[in-house]
Amino acid sequence: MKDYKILVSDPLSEEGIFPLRDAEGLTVVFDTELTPQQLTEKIGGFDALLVRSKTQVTRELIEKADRLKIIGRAGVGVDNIDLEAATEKGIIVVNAPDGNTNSAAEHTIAMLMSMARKIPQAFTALRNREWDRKSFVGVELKGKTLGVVGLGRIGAEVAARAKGQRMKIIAYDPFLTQERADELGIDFGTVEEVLKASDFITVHTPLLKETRHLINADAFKIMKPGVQIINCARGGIIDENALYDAIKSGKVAGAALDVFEQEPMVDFRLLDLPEVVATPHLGASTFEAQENVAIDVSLDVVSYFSTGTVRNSVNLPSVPSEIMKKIEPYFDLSERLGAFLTDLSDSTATEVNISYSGELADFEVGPLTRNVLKGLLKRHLGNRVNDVNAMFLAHQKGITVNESKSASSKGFTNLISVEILTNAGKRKTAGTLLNGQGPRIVKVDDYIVDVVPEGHLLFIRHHDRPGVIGRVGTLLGQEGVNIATMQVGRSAEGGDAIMMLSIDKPAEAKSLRQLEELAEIDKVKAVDL
Ligand SMILES: NC(=O)C1=CN([C@@H]2O[C@H](COP(=O)(O)OP(=O)(O)OC[C@H]3O[C@@H](n4cnc5c(N)ncnc54)[C@H](O)[C@@H]3O)[C@@H](O)[C@H]2O)C=CC1
Ligand SMILES: O=C(O)C(=O)COP(=O)(O)O
Repeated sequence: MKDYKILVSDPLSEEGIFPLRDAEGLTVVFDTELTPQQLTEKIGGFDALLVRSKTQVTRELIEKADRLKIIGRAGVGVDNIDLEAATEKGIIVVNAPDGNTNSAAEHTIAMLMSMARKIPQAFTALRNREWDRKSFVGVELKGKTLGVVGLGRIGAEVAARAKGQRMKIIAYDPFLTQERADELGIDFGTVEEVLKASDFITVHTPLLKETRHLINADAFKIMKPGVQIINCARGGIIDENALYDAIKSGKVAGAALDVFEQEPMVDFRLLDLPEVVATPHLGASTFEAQENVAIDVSLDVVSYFSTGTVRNSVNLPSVPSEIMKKIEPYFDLSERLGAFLTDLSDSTATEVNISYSGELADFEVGPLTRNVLKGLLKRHLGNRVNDVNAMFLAHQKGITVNESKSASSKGFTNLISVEILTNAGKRKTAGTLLNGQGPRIVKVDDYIVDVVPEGHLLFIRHHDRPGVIGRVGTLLGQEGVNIATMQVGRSAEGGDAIMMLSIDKPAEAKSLRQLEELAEIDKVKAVDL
C-alpha cells in the first residue's frame, strides 16, 4: 500500500483504530479540536477523514479536499456529511451501521424509563437537599402501547426490549411487512395509526427531507393526551417548537431527548420544562460501541486503500464479495469498451445502452456499468472520474444510462455490448473475456472483429476496393509506423468496409490526415487504450 494520510477530526476510540495503525503506509493524525476554518485549511493534505457527528463535512470543506478519497463516519447517521458533494468529487463515504445499535437501543430504554419515573428530576431535587416524594409520581410501562416510528436496526432492538417491559408495540416503517411484524410479535400501522394508538412514542428514522419535522404540531394534535415522546435518533425529526407548545398545553406529559435540532445545543427552553429529560447525544457513547464503530470504519479505510473495496458504502451500492470476485476480471474490459467508443465517436454520448449476456446475465453488474461510464467519461473529464461519481457525472452531463441482461451471448460465454447514441449517430461495440487469453473487442458497429483492446489502434472506414489495404500500409510505413495486427471486415464485396489496425506507436495527426485524403477512405480514428 502506498503512503496515505488519515485525519481523525472527532474523538474516536484509540483502541478501535488498530487496523489503521497496523497497516503499513498509513499515517493517522488525531486533531479533534479544529475549528471549521482550520479543518478547511488542513484537509487538502489528507487522503481519508474519519468523523463522528460533530464535524460538519460541508460542500465547502469537500471542495478543498483535493486528496481526499474516503470519508469514514464512525457511527450511523451521515446527515453531517454533504453526500452529494462527496459523490460529485468521487469521494466514497462509509459508515459503521451495526456497531452502536445496541448502545443506542439501551440508551433509548434508559431514557424511556427515566422519563416515565422522572428519575433525573427526582435526583436533581435530592441533590438540592429536597426530600420531595409527591412531585415525582410516575407511570408504569406495563400494558402501555409504545409506538415505534422507524423499525430499522435500533427501532427493532428497542421494540424487543420494550416487550420485556410487557409493553404492546405498534410500529410504522415503510419497509415493515406483516411477516416481519408477526416475527417480532408486534402490530403495525400507518404513521397516523401509530401516533393515535400510543402512550409512548419513540422515533428511530434517519434525518431526511421526508422525516424532518415528521413529529410536528399536526402530529401532536392526533396523539393521546398525556403521551410521552422519545427522540434518540436525530434532532429535527421532532419539531422542537411544536414540542414545546404541546408540553406547555398539557398535551404531552413527557419528553426524553438525546438529540437536538442544533448541536451543541443553543436553545435551552425545552430543558426548563419539568417534563423534559435530556442527554447530550450520548446514544452511542459506550466503550463497546465506540470500539466497534472505530474498528468498522478503520477496516473499510484499510480495505479501500489496499483493494478498492468497502463493506459499508453510503454513496456506492455495495456488492457481495463473492459476486465482486466473479465480476472483477471484467472491470478492465468494460472500462476499455467505454474509452474505445468515445475515441471512435465524433460527438459525446447522450444515451448509453449496455447489455450483459452469457454468464454475466446472472450477476449484479452495476460495478461494470460504472466502469463503462468511467471509460466513456475519462476522455473528456480526466482522472477525476471514478466508481463513486461515474453515474452522477453521466447524469450531470445529460447522458441516459440503460442496463440490460440477456441470456443469449451469440456463442461467447460472456459478452458486454455497449451502444452509444450521439448527435452524430449511433456507435456500437462488444467485448468478451476469452478464457485464458484476456479481453477482446469482438464487434465494432455491425462488423465482427477480434482485437486486443490495448495500445495504439487505428479504426478506418473505407470502401472495399483492390489496393486500399496496401496503400494504408505504405503510407504508414513511410511515416515510420509499424503495423502489428490488422483486421478487415466488409458489408459486401465492393461495399462499405472497416480496418482495425494495431500499431506500435501513435500515428501523428499528419499521417491520419493523409490517410483520410485517400479516395477510398471515409474516416480514420486513432484509439489509445
Ligand atoms: N443518539 C445516538 O447517539 C444515535 C443515533 N442514531 C440514529 O438512529 C437512527 C436509526 O438508526 P438505525 O436504526 O441504525 O438505522 P436503520 O437504517 O437501520 O433504520 C432506520 C429505519 O427508518 C426507516 N424509515 C425511513 N424513513 C422513514 C419514515 N419516513 N417513517 C418511518 N420510518 C422510516 C427505514 O426504513 C429504516 O428501517 C438514525 O437517525 C441514526 O443516525 C444511531 C446511533 C446512535
Ligand atoms: O451513529 C449515530 O448516528 C450517532 O448519532 C452517534 O453519534 P456520535 O458518533 O456519538 O457523535
